[in-house]
This record gives sequence, C-alpha cells and structure tokens, in this order.
Amino acid sequence: MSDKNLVARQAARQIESGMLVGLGTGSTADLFIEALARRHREEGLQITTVSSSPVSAVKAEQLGLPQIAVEQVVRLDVYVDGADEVAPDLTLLKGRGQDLVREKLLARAAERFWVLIDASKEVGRIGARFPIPVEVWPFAWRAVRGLIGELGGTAELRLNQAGVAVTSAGGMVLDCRFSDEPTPEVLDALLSEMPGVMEHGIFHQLATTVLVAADGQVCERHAT
Ligand SMILES: O=C[C@H](O)[C@H](O)[C@H](O)COP(=O)(O)O
Repeated sequence: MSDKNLVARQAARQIESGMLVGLGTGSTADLFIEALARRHREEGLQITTVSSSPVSAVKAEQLGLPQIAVEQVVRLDVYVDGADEVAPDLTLLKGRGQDLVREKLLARAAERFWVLIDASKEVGRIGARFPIPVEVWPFAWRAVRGLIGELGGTAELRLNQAGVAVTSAGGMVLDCRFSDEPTPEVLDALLSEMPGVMEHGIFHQLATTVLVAADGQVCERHAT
C-alpha cells in the first residue's frame, strides 16, 4: 500500500459517527474520501460531508456519502486535506490544485484540521519547492502582480492546456516567488489584505494535526 493510501486510511479510521466532515481536494484527499466511503458502506459509519471542490463533491456523491452544500456550513467537526508543503511549525502551502477559496474556508471553520502527507512534503520553510499560489479576481491580475513586485516578489500567471487557468471560484492564479522572503506569518498578512486577492496558498496556524506517512508508518505532529 502506498504511503498516501496508508495515511488516508488512518485518518478515515479516526472519524466518528455523527461528525460533519470536510473533504479536501487532490490525490490524497481522494484516497481519504474512498476510505471514508468504505467505512460508511461496510461499517454503517453515520456522517455528513461537505466538499471543498466540485471534483470532490462528485466523487463523494458517486461513492454514496451524505453531503451538504458549503453554503449551509457554519462550523464542522473536522476538515481533512492534503498539502503541497508542510513547514516545521505546521504552516502549509496549498493550492497546486485550484480550489483555495473553499479549502481555506472549511479549514478555518473546522474544529480540527487534519493534513495528510507523505514525508516528501516536509520542508524547512514553505515556498522551498513550489511557488506560492495567489488566487486573484480576473480583472485584478496585473495590478496584483505589480503589488507583488513592490514586495520584492515575482508573479507568473498560471496557464494550462486551455490557456489561462481558471479556478473553481472563477479566479486566476499568480504563482509567486520571493527572493528575500518575508516570514510566512508576515506574507500571510500582506497577501490577505492585498486588494484584488481572493485567496492565497499559505495556511498559517490552521492545521491542528499533520499525519505523516513514511516507510509504511504514520506519525502525527500536533500544533502547539
Ligand atoms: O489545491 C490543491 C490542494 O491544496 C491539495 O490538497 C494539494 O495540492 C495536495 O495535493 P495531493 O494530495 O494531490 O498531493
């Protein structure tokens, strides 16, 4: 079994009947959805789910998981998702996919936010491997790119085979790099208050537990 599958199953085992569970997006979240659906089907686990993306919503529906719409959510018991990078203080980088707005909304609304990774996602600081995704209103992308430049960064408009990549919330994505990088805390605050920004991929002080799989074992890291 792959490390991703192992960590997904371990997280699914920790879900209890009666919970409202947020479903993340991505290959690891997919494996968690499958493991959760198996428990629902085979063990009668009684849960309600809410999805962070249309893709996860379709998958949950196909597997028979009871769902509510994100519009109905005020608080949820646990949000479970993958990440692209995890720093030692459990700051995350997310958003290689394109569903940041709902992902962060659910992560913030959750009592607990469990992050599922294999050891390859652990980094010394976020931004070490991947650029920081900043989701922008389409009309604002050049202006935001200018503001990123004023912070000493560079921003590249994300493209895909169809041309410009458009997120599930209708935004465009600037993949940003900072040579003289401010701390994640400072960058989080600066990007969050920047006009034209819908959301960004720094998840600071949101994760409560990171489950890390390596060599067939899972260990847990908890926020302090
Ligand atoms: O927007 C995408 C999400 O942030 C994913 O959770 C992240 O990219 C990790 O994806 P994966 O589990 O496929 O590595």
